[in-house]
Amino acid sequence: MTSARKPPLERIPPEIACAADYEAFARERVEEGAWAYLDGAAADALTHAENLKAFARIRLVNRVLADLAGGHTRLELFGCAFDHPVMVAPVAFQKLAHPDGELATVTAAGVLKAGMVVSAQASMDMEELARQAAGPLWFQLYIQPDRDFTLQLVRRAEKAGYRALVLTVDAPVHGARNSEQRAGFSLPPDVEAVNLKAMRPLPPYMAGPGESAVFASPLLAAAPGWKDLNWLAAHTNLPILLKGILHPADAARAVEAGASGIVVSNHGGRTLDTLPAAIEALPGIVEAVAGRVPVLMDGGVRRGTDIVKALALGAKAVLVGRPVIDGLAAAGAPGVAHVLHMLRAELEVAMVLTGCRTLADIDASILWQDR
Ligand SMILES: Cc1cc2nc3c(=O)[nH]c(=O)nc-3n(C[C@H](O)[C@H](O)[C@H](O)COP(=O)(O)O)c2cc1C
Ligand SMILES: CC(C)CC(=O)C(=O)O
Repeated sequence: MTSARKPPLERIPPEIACAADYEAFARERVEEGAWAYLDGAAADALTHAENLKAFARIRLVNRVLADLAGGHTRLELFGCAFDHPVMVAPVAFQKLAHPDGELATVTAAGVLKAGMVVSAQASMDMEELARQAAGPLWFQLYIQPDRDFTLQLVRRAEKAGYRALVLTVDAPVHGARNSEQRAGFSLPPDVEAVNLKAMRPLPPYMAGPGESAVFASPLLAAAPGWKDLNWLAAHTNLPILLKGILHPADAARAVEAGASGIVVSNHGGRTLDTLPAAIEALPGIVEAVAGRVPVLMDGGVRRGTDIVKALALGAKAVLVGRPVIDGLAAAGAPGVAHVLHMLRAELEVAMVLTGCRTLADIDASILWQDR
């Protein structure tokens, strides 16, 4: 692995004109193995690429001379007021990107009035992050093999003032992270999932030749099922969003089992490669949910136009993963703030040019393909 990377930017150069421009600046500031983790996707990264391409395939149609006086991008979700529908997706181990880690991201999200989901695998203390937050935070949870420990995490999130739980359900096992393997990535000693430190580790498991590597592993034996959603819902008053839903039948079942919201997501293409683009799965989920709970989405959101497309297809808000991490790696908190600012500004431009005064005005009529 190589080190001696460039230091974070001290000022944002004019060449950075959109969120995706941060990627090149981030790449040269992150150690090679960490970059393979932060930017990587499963196997051949086909789903990750598809997340971006699917947005590009959708066409908008502009509307002219609309009355846009008093326009805004405000919304409310689960009792949280947001100025705009661009949220920070849960991303683990942010100290790999920048020494200020999640604290920088929380600070920037607060300044930009963006919602943020803190990963269960954050590299900084979840209570400290909550103390520094200037806006509502949600906590992302995996149901851990140790259910008592999972409940302790929920209690900590409640006590610290997190306003919702985002239960990630699409990663009971690790995807094929080939790029991490090739780069020889492992976590450096100063980066760890600090909030999970007290968890009882599973016994080590190494499949012998001819033995099942996955089905026989203790991780899979302890993987959560639908009954665990009922169990979790019975143990907390926080709204629970299920993240990682792509199949309409799963969305319908999630609502019936007590989910308060759905995040349509393929985990940024990091779990099962060749899953469809999240934006392509969105309409089927929206139809299955039929307005019973809010539907959010993530995966491939890089432009304000992507955001209006997602909202036009029924999402209430979008979450953004890699661009935020690129901003963090390139320039710390100001980089994250800049990414969020550009996305919001582009969203507003796209709304004006499609004749939408508020988020409620954004519907399928602004999509060329559906006309
Ligand atoms: C480096 C990295 C770490 C991630 N860690 C988590 C995590 O801890 N929990 C989770 O639910 N999703 C995690 N995700 C997935 C994101 O929440 C999100 O679904 C995805 O990044 C969205 O796609 P995008 O990167 O194209 O915006 C991670 C994504 C990345 C890139
Ligand atoms: C530690 C990982 C499971 C976090 C994650 O969700 C990811 O890297 O995509």
